[in-house]
Amino acid sequence: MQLTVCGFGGAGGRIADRLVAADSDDRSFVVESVAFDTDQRNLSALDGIPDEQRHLYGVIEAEGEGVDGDRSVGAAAAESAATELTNAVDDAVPSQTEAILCCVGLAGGSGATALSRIADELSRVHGLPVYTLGVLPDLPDDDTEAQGIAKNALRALKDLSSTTDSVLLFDNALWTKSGESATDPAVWERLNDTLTERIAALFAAGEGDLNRGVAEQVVDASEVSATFEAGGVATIGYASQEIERPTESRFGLGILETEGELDETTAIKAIESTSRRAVRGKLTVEIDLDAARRGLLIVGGPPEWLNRQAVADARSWLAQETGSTEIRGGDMPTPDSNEITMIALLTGINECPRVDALKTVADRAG
Ligand SMILES: Nc1nc2c(ncn2[C@@H]2O[C@H](COP(=O)(O)OP(=O)(O)OP(=O)(O)O)[C@@H](O)[C@H]2O)c(=O)[nH]1
Repeated sequence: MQLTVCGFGGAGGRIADRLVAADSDDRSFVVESVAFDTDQRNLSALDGIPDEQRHLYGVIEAEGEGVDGDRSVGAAAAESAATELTNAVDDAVPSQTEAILCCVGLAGGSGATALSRIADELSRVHGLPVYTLGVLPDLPDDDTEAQGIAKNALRALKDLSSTTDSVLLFDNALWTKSGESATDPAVWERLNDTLTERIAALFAAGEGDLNRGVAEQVVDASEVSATFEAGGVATIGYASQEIERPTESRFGLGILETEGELDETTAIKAIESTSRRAVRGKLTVEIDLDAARRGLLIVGGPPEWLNRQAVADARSWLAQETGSTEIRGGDMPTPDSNEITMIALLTGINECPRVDALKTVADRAG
């Protein structure tokens, strides 16, 4: 799917920047990128987003140094720069864009308020789906601070659930190891790698020449957008498994090795176990599987390993686990790779335990 990727605020800009870096010539999915922040230091540290696409706004309100989690100052900055922000995205959206992906840290004061301010306008002007990629915060030990952060995130989630087409969540708390702090830039880097690996795999799946003529059911952008059309919260599961491609040596000397015949059972088992690990392993945000109304399962690997029956069985299994009748599927052929990959996108989720936990903390503030 061809995306214009927008980063809002510190986390959003860094994640958008990592997505640009993850974009490969073989399967390019980023057509354009743009970043907005009230903090000049964040914009200057970006690498892949071109200089002319990095926009500092709210200089009067934030003095170029961010708003330190204060949503009312962030909202004032976004309000006074609303036209400038909308025009900057308008200029950045080329005609081949199929969706606008907006990355943001939900607990911040700048990014989430700016995106909420212009999201409606973006979808109205471009007639394209607008997806939020939102980061849920890890909470500090200090209760008062934690309450403020939880409240910010919930407010942003509420706003963006109504102004954008779907909110794909990534939970910092779930992916932070014990003893690590989710305010440590080194930890952010690792979290952003984990997140972008999954996002890039999803949106790059149907792109590029590698797909042509090799797979029967190559996933395309319409499958991805139909899955997101369920709205609500979305989450991604991902797993990969190394495979040993059978080889035969001609003349029995091991000198001329050629591809041998693949045992069907081996391929079936690889698809079965990878799909189970993708869905039952750590998702970007944890959910009860039966809360998902739609799903998309994308199987990657060498074409001869993408066993039709096994792929169909994996979809039926996911339909059973979720209780959903709307599980789509598709292939992502990777002729030269030595692994099977599985991406599970689950959407239309209205119940999420982590969001409930944030509500409990926010409610303590009264
Ligand atoms: N995963 C991840 N989380 C981040 C990153 N940077 C910040 N966060 C978290 O995201 C939340 C929002 O932070 P920022 O994105 O810096 O906030 P902002 O929108 O720039 O707003 P202000 O800093 O208030 O001006 C916080 O809970 C951070 O802990 C990042 O690079 N990756």
